Amino acid sequence: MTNVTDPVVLADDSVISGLDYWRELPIKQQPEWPDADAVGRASAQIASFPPLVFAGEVDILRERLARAASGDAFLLQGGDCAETFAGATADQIRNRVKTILQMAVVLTYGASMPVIKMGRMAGQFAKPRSSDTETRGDVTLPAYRGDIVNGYDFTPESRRADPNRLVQGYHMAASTLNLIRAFTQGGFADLRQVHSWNKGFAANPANHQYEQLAGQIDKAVRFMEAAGADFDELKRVEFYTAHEGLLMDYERPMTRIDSRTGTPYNTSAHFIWIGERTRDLDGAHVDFLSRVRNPIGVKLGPSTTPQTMHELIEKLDPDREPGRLTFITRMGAGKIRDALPPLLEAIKAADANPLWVTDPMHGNGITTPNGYKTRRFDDVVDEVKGFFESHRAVGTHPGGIHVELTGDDVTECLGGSEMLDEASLATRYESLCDPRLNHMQSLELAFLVAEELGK
Ligand SMILES: O=C[C@H](O)[C@H](O)COP(=O)(O)O
Ligand SMILES: C=C(OP(=O)(O)O)C(=O)O
Repeated sequence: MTNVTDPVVLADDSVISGLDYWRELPIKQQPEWPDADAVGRASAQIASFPPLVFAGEVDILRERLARAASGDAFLLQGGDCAETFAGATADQIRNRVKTILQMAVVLTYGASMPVIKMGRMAGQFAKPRSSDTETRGDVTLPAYRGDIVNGYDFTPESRRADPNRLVQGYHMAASTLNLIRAFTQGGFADLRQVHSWNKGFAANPANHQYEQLAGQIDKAVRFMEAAGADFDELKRVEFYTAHEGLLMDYERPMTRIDSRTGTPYNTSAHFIWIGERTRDLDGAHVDFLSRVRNPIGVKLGPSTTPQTMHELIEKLDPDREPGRLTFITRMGAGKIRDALPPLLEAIKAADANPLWVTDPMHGNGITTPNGYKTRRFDDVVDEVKGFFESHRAVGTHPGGIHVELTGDDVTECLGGSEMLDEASLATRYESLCDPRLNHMQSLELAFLVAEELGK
């Protein structure tokens, strides 16, 4: 593992810390901050704040992910496309946590293996965009890049990148994480509450199916309790946080040297991924994240070649450390059955064992004639099936799923057993970026994945 203490000598013979070498490299998807000094002050302030996660937790997660890579556990990653500051409310956070807990129960029961629970939460505030600008009528403004950069309102003031948002982002992440920790450590996530997580959601077929499963779990738990089992361990569940490591003016100051080991950890989340748009081998993001100890994910789109995959492994996981590297494939339903198998064949012949996760959302975006960005639930399901089929055919482990979801009853993705159609998208479309599965669609997907895992 490259260490922060490894200095880098630049062309002019000056020497910098490896952790800052990214500053010398091409970088994509950063905002145009109008005031560089203000950004420097915001980053310095963030650097002085306490870490959000602890290095020891990150190490435990790496071990858990290593088990998933070997086929002995399954990773569930879910949450908003773009978290918003206004959405960091108790109700919305609780609904998302409940939805992830419910999905995890369905998966654990179906697959009979541990499920690692991870939220795209407490830091998923920055977004890469296809275009730097957005045009409405004859007005063109900077694109919305997430609440940690600028506002969504379509006015010049709102769309101007504001460094104060970096500091606000830290505080929003801290309060979200605080509530997540309270829910998952304070008894709310106790398996004996399996029924209560289903309460408060609109009745629908997936809820009903879940209720039946919860009944069976309840019965088993009561039987074991009567037989004298001690269920104190069930009171607390491990819940990890993740986001795209995109905005360097936030990620860099959140990276600290662990006092135990003297190595750098990005303390803004347990798991950080590099997006499809910023995974250039010689770019800033890959270099920076190659130097931190967190488990790292990389999104792989349909054009990824085995050669690129090998180079990413070499750069990000030179020591082939178990649990270090996760490939999150987002190929699209129509492409996954052609694009994924060659990568899996290549990995079988290599000396690496990354964790393979499917993101069935990002390759399946469409825009409706009435202007909504959406995804068809059937395409999401089809990509998940293609993921499992490909792994079964090659003999590798399908190790997890990565979805954009919310616990709220939004209408953003088409289909599902509620059969949401184009007209209903207007009813409750709340995402500020990409469409998320609603509570029911998320549960439905979990049942489907459990079925695939059970095969
Ligand atoms: O979430 C992913 C990306 O940020 C998103 O798909 C980009 O969307 P855009 O094409 O509207 O910019
Ligand atoms: C931008 C994202 O994905 P991708 O990099 O795969 O497009 C995301 O997951 O928010």
